[in-house]
Amino acid sequence: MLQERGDNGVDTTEEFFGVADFSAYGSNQLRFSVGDKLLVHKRTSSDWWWAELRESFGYVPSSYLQAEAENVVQEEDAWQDEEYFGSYGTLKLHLEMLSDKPRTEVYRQVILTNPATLKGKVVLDLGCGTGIISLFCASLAEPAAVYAVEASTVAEYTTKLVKDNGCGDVVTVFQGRVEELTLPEKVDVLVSEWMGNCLLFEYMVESVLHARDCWLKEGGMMWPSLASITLVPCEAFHNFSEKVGFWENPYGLDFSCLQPLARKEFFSKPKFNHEIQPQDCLCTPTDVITLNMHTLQVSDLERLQGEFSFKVEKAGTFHGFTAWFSVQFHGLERDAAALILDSGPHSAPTHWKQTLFMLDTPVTVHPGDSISGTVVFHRNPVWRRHLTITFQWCIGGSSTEDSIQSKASILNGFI
Ligand SMILES: NC(=[NH2+])NCCC[C@H]1O[C@@H](n2cnc3c(N)ncnc32)[C@H](O)[C@@H]1O
Repeated sequence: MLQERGDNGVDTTEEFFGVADFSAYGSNQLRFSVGDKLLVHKRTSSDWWWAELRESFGYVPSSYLQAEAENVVQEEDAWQDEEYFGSYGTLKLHLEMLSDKPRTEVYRQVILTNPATLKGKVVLDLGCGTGIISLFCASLAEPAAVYAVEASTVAEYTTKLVKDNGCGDVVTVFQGRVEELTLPEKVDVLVSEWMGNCLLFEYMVESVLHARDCWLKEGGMMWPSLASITLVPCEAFHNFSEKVGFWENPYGLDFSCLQPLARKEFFSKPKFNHEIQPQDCLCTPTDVITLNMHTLQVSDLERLQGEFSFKVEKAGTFHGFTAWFSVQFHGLERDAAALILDSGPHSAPTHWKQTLFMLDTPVTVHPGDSISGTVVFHRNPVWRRHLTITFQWCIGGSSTEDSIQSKASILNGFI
């Protein structure tokens, strides 16, 4: 969370170099270009530092800086592939995903309700993991072939799982990154479960788009077909009291001087695995970003911006924004309705849960108030699986008795 005023960060002056261009989103951030030499006066939080460049001052993201002028992050390190694919080489994440029934069941339903789409067709299952979607295809429909692509070492077991389930004549497992593989032919359907926290985190979606451009036939089907990010202003009393309220008087002692530090430490990053309740929503949730998987381009992923204009529907405390995603699977069958996987609070819970972005200071709101602004999903130009999410908003008061000051604030959730 950004502090407008001075704070109790350690006061130092250190020299750093920009490793990428940073375009500031608001008056309290400092724009710079790759290679610029900045003076860092305060490391006000792990993610945001107070810096100077050519007599201008402002906050800069620490992940865009490095101490030396050379050895910029190498391309392969930027994707952190060893750590990323290493994490999928053990069963932990696969157990979590397979145990997520709403997630796994929707892919089974897509296969079950579109048998004709798959009959005699060729399917690419990208990031197949243990191969569950490929096994659904081969056992619930009659595709001509399924190419199951998996970069992690779990692929060694996937080959055996395919054989043990009698699907070896239809499913072929390829171990490797899809960007580096040559498949036997182009495919009619590209199916993948690529969604990360806030939809985009991990940016596996880039691999899906490369595979689409390389291997999907003209007019082929993308499953999911559409992906949306949904946002809602919300209450989060429990989180606020657990992280900041706690310091008011633990064991009857006054620890309140630690509350500014607590806000900075706990609210400067998004809270993954948040479980928002429907009654926490102050407004009607709204899709702020929608991606068409047949037309989306990799370059579009650098910066995605959404606008919002919420109307407060109940008196309460605006603690922050909660975000989640939903994806749609369009069918080719006549009247086949699109199937939807929604990770929001009004659907069956999934392992993604939701993501909470806490304000530094909660705001009392009243029915009829407006919360309008923009949200920017800005891909980290250095660490390619990460992103910055920046909100700018203002609150328009409707109540006459206490005219709410309208204000624009910036909130960066560094993932
Ligand atoms: N929903 C998600 N957030 N993650 C679940 C799917 C991720 C699976 O795809 C694999 N995977 C990710 N990227 C790639 C790639 N470019 N090529 C092959 N497999 C991949 C990864 O190893 C893992 O098994």
